[in-house]
This record gives sequence, C-alpha cells and structure tokens, in this order.
Amino acid sequence: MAATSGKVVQKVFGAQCCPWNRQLDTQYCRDRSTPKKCNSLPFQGGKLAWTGKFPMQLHMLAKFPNGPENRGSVYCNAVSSSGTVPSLEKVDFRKLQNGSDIRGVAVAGVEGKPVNLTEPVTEAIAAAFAAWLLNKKGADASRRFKVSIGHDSRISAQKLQDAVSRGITRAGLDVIQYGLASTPAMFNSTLTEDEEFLCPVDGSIMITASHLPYNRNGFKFFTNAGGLGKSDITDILERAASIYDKFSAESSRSSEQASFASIKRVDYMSVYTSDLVKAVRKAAGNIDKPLEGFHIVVDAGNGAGGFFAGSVLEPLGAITTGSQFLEPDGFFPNHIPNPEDKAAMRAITQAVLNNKADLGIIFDTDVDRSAAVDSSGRELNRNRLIALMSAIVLEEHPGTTIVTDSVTSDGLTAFIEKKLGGKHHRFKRGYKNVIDEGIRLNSIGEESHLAIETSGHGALKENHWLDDGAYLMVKLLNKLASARASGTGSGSKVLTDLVEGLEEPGIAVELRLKIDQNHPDLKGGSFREYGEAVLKQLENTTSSDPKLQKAAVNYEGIRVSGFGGWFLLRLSLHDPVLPLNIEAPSNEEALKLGLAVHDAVKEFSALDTSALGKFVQV
Ligand SMILES: O=P(O)(O)OC[C@H]1O[C@H](O)[C@H](O)[C@@H](O)[C@@H]1O
Repeated sequence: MAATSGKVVQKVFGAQCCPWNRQLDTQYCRDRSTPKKCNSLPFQGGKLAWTGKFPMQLHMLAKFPNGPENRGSVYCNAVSSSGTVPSLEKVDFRKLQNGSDIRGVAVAGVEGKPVNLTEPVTEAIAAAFAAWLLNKKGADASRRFKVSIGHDSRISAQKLQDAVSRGITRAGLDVIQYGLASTPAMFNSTLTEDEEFLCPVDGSIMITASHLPYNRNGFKFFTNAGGLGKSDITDILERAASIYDKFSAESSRSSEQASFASIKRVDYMSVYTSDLVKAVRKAAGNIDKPLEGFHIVVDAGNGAGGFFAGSVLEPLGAITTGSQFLEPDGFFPNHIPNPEDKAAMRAITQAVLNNKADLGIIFDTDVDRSAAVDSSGRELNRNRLIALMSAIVLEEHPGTTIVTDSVTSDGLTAFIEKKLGGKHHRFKRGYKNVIDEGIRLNSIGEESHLAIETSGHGALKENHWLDDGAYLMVKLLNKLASARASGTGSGSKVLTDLVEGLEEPGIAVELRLKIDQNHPDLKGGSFREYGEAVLKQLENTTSSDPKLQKAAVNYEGIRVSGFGGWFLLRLSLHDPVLPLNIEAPSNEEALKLGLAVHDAVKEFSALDTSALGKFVQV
C-alpha cells in the first residue's frame, strides 16, 4: 500500500508523471503502487502548465514539514490545467458505460483495442462527476466540495488519477488522493466522520476495472448514498461528452477558475483498515489479538488487497506467512485477481495446503469481492460462500431474507430455507441490482440483512450496504475469533461446519454464447432485442416439454428445472452474450438439459452455439 506519513500530506500531483500529449498518450507509467515523484514539468498539449503553491498548500506544508512524502516533491498548481488541446479524437462516451461502472481501454498495445479512456476523456468524465455532484447535493456557498480519489494496482492508475484530479479541480472542487486503495474504502470515505482525515468527503471515485486485463481501466463513483446507478452514469457520460467538446474553448478560463481548488493526499486506508480491525476485536469481546495463533494466508493477486495481511490480520495476531502476490503489479503476472477464476482459486488453495494454514483469503483487484479456502483446501466461494455468509447472518438475524443473484443453485435455496430457516430471494445478476434489492425489501418492510452474488460481491445491512469483499472476510474472522473465545472451535472447521448440509450439484457449467452483432440475422436491431427473441423461443419450446418446468418466480432470463437439475439462459449485463448455466446431479442429466436448450436456439444463426454443441456432443 502506498505509505504516507501523517494523516494529511499536502502533496500535489496535479502535474502528471506521464507527460500528456496526444503523441505520448499511448505511453504509460508502471505505477506499482507508490506514487512516483514528478521530476519533470508537465508538457501538455503544447503548453507547459505550471504555477506556484497556493497559500493553503503552504499552510499544510508547514504542518507536515518533514514527512518523507514532502521531501523532494514537486508542488504544482492544483489544476495544472490541460491547456488548449488543438483537436481531440472523436469519442463515443456511451460506449464507456458498463452498467453502473465506467470502463474503457487505457493502455495501447493490444491489437483491436484502441485506447478510448484517454486523459482528456478522463478529465471530462471527472469534471462531469463534479457537475453531477454539485447538482445532486446543491452547491454550498460556505465551503468547497471534496472528492476522494483512489486507485487499484493498474499500470494506468497514476496517469488517470492525475487526469481525474485535473477534471475535479477544474470544476472548482477539492481533491483528496488516497493512492492505492480499495473500492469499499472509497465508499467508506463518504461516511467516515473524521476531520483530521478530511472526512467525510462529498463524493468519491475509484479508478479500477476490477479483474479485467492490464490494458483496461475505469471508474466507480460513490456518495454517502452508495454507488451511483446506471442512470447516474448515463447522465455523467452525457455531461462528459459535452464538456469534452468544449475543452479547447474553455481551457484557459477553467484553469483560472480552478486555481482555488486544491489537491491533498491522505493515508485514508489506515482509517479503513483500523475500522476492520476494531470490528473483529469487538466481535471477540474486545480482545486485542483475537486471531493469535491462527495461520491465515492472503492472495491479493497483485491487486490492491495486499493490505489485508499486514494491516488487518497481523494486528489481530494472525500469522500470515505464505501469503502471496501481495505486492501491487498492474500486469497481474501470477493469476487474474478474481475469486471466480479457477486458476486463482487453485493458487490460494495450494498456498493453504503448502503452508498448512487454517484459512486462505483471496480478493479481486479492487477488493470488493472475495472468497476463502478452509484448512482442508475446500473452496468457500460462489454458492458455498453465500451459504456460509447466510449461516452467519441468519444466526444473528433469524428468518431474514438473503438476496442473491440469479445463477445461484437450487441447493442453496433449500439450504437457506430448510436448514437455516431464512428466505432466499433469488434476484438478478449484478452486484448493484442485488444490493438495491436488499435495500428495497427493507424499505417495504421485508427484513433483509445480506445481499450477495456468486461473483463474491456481498453487502451487509450492518455495514451500510457497502459492497465490501474485505468486510465479508471480517465476518468469517469474527466467527473464528468468537468460536475460539467461547471455546466452541479453534480452526476453520467452525466455518466448514456452517455449510454442512449444502447440497451441491454433481456438475455445474457456465457456457457463454456470443451474439454476432454484425450478423444479417439481427436485421439492424440490437443484440439485446436478438437475445430477447432467443429467450422467447426457448420459453416457448420448454413450456411444451412435460419434462421441463419453468421456474415459478424468476427475475431474469429463462430458468427451467428438469432431470433433477436446472438451467438458466439470460442476457449478460454488459456483453453481447447469453450466458447459460446448467447444474445437474450428473453429466448425463446435464447433457439432457443442454440438449433442450440447444434444440430451441440452434436456428438462431447470429448466436454462436458451438460451445453448447460441443458440450452436448452434437
Ligand atoms: O452478466 P455477466 O456478463 O455474467 O456479468 C455480470 C457481472 O458483471 C460485473 O462483473 C459485475 O461486477 C457483477 O456484479 C456481475 O455479476
């Protein structure tokens, strides 16, 4: 994690490490976590953007005169505005929307993937978020709004952080940079009440593209009401498109206007991690080191989650030797940081077994998703993680409703409802959908304390519905610590025992059937319309098959039971893809289910059914 000394370190990175001009936009900094000092003046669009310090910055410098971060730093005008940009590439901002996130290509070099998340585009998006925020919260003449910015370990992080900072300050809002951070910490910074850390902030931006390849990046936005939704993102991208168009004309005025805004640097991750530590101590009856003697290995996949070993587990007394890939590396050289990825799960499982550890914990790149492995090497992810979290939450809140995504198993429903006495509300795919549904249920009087996806995203009511992979793991640690404190268990068996009785399918597959958007069969329509037509056809054919039963309650796609198993065909949230999930007691039954789908959809020539054909061997 980026180490910063002191709570607030006045450190202005308005000038970027990677010079921004259009020729060099393809270049990137290898930012492996610690922000590098900027030793060269920024050359921007043909202009050097450079001014002196602000009075306020000088004041803050006086407060932290000797911090290592201050030594030898270059202080620039907070904005170091981009200056006049002669001509900008045409960009379709709508294409940057990915549900409730923004995602794009930030690094050149991958064939067929031109950079569309350039610095000017990023700056426009940040300025648009600032405008959206002012509009949403109503400008307050007595103070300037503050926006926190954090990033994961991606190689384009520094470059985009600088561009975001310019966009925000350009709009006249203050920026507080956290450096390497996790997505949940960013949301948390809108809730934390701590003036010394300049909290709460009015809005927050996480620079991340979750588990996507190294050339991608993106943004997640938060206010104290939670993560922004799809319609907010559409609004921001529309604003950004028009800001971008006006860039050349407005640049000089903007730099003047923004010269009041400041960029500061805060070690906020220390606040966030100490909250996690406090939560475990409290759950264990205020013991200082409730995990003393437990051996827990962490796999951060070279993302942003390495802090969990040194700043959460160790202060709680756990041994973390054998933890791996904790150091940020935006090329992700070891495995994809994704608890849904088989290679990633194999890596943490092996680490647990090699080290004879009590527990393994794995995070995705920006730590909003997680999974665990018990001491026997049993993976606690997907349906098992949901079952485990449900068991913990239902002990605390008997009868509560557990909201999950749509691809959860029938065995999970039986487990939650029959074994745990709760209610399983299987909703749609998408963490934001699931969390919003949990919040909605409570608002209409149905108590729900957990909203969780098979992807490893999960949010608890007790934690402000914050989508936080680290907090999910804290709930497991609480269980370990409290079981030992009460003498009811001393290892991860206490967790394994909680999922005892969860019925698991003999076979579970996910096949992703692509829709060719350029195929004449689409007749100029969208892939969504085409996908809907495929689903309609599947619905019609299965309803006439007496061996298949359509799910009575279903919120997404076509879910059908039969042959002792089930399948779900649905439209992907983001891609021109129809993901097909099949679970069955054995391969034979899975094939029958697969064949039913194959027969229904095979005439749709724009749909690539080859993976399904291979699976059912036709
Ligand atoms: O619909 P899919 O293509 O399977 O993608 C669905 C997934 O998209 C993103 O990764 C979201 O973060 C997840 O919350 C969601 O489950």
